[in-house]
Amino acid sequence: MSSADQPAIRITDLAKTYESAGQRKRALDGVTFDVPRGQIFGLLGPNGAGKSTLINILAGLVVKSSGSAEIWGFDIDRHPRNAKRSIGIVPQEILFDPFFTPREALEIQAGLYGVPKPERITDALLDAVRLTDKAHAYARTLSGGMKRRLLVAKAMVHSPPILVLDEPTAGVDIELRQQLWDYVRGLNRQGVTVVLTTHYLEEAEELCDRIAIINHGRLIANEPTRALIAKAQDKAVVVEVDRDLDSAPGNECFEKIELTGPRTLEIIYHKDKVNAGEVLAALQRAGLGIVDVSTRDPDLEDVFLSLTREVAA
Ligand SMILES: Nc1ncnc2c1ncn2[C@@H]1O[C@H](COP(=O)(O)OP(=O)(O)OP(=O)(O)O)[C@@H](O)[C@H]1O
Repeated sequence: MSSADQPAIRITDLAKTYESAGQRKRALDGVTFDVPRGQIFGLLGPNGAGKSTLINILAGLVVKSSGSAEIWGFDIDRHPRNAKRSIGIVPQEILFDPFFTPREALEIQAGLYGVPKPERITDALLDAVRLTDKAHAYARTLSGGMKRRLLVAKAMVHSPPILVLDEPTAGVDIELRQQLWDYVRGLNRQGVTVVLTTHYLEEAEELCDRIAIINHGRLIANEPTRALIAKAQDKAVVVEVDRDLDSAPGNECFEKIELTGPRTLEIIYHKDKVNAGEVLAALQRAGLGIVDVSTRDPDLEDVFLSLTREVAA
């Protein structure tokens, strides 16, 4: 395999169990996937799914229990320095020394990575994240958005080929979010592989070439974005019926049916297999009178449901 064909990141059977105060928590359970070079790759999952654990293993901040990970062809155990130099990580939390200016923060970070002074790109980075006019301001005087942009710049001081953003837009306003994405897209056009974690399907849908979904420490999807979104074409309908029910009636046109109240049924159906009329007709054939109907758009949870159903089938 030539290096150009190698994945940017290769994760193989990665597992992590946290142990504290006699409690064991399996945060990652045999996760395997590649992040192809040159892509914007989304790692999605609900809170607690294991995304930060995975990113922190790559960053060298959490020690894995088993399995392996390679960053730009460097195994994180055998070549930790090269692996670390190949990746820039924008953490979830904003943590700075409040007394450093953005310029100083970037210079210090470049020093930590051993970037020689003539090779530093401090001014270009400040310009890229639009902080040139704040270069000499104390970090504590920056707005939340500016701090986040500074974090992105800090992750890029050593010009890594891979940039990882961990929940970059949590608590970020729409304008800043767009600016951040413009910058990330620009980096990607210049050849930087981008990995972002999020629990927003729309965000991943807008930006990512490929999306992997992690749930309860397991990988449940890893597909080009368009293919994954097609799976989100399940529809949900909530139906109020005319009497109390003990259980939900079954029908082959329902992907899933659930009794969510004494008279309320929530039904998931594939819109390319049946339409809402057929779903309601099936309920009427089961002898139920329909009092009210409402629909809701599918969300990430529905994608999870349809994916976990597939895994179980
Ligand atoms: N240091 C730790 N000790 C014990 N359990 C932990 C530790 N860190 C994480 N966990 C647990 O491991 C699981 C995965 O957590 P992780 O932070 O990786 O999830 P996440 O997908 O990043 O979620 P979030 O989006 O909320 O950050 C959770 O159940 C969490 O409570």
